[in-house]
Amino acid sequence: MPAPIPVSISTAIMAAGRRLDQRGWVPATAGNFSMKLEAGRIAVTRSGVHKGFLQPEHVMVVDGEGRAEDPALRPSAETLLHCGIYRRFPGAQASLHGHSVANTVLSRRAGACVVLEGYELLKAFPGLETHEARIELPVLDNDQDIARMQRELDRRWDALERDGVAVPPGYLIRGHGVYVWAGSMDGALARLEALEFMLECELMQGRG
Ligand SMILES: CSCCC(=O)C(=O)COP(=O)(O)O
Ligand SMILES: [Zn+2]
Repeated sequence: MPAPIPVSISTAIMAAGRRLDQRGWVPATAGNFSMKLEAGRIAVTRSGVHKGFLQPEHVMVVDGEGRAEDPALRPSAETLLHCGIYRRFPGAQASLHGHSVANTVLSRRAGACVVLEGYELLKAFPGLETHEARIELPVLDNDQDIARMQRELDRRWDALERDGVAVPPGYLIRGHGVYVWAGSMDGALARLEALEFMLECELMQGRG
């Protein structure tokens, strides 16, 4: 009998859903969230539910390959992207995906990345201690084949690492949304808010 999801984890995921919903970042049934559990297990939101009204039963468990512990439950359609984050970044404990207007519009306009520079809020990202910094947020083409999209993302991350560039803890999917992650749910929320703030600034300035 697998261990139940700790209440602290489902509570954090439900609270994240309410917070993103208040911001208008999870319209309809958009968005998905996850947190790492013990032994490679992952708590993730179920597919097709409104993320602003999550209940404990809307959070389920998958393994590192995205396989549901309870085969009667359908995990997020984008579960493999959460698995890809935890596989690559051992320090990641929480991962958030939202569909804001800013991330959707800017990712549609962008090339291979969105550049953010000169913002005080860049300091919300690891290793950046001054506004005189720059991040290049990868933009991936959207793909309904999530495994293929994750493979492309791994190629992009590999290339950054080969070039000695620190991989930013987030990326955009064109016309779709954003993923961010951190070592805690609070950390992931802070990064998402900082990122969305900067993307909104770019949008208002007519850039991107
Ligand atoms: C109506 S949103 C389309 C699917 C999506 O992009 C998303 O974020 C939500 O999918 P899920 O399966 O996690 O509910
Ligand atoms: Zn999505």
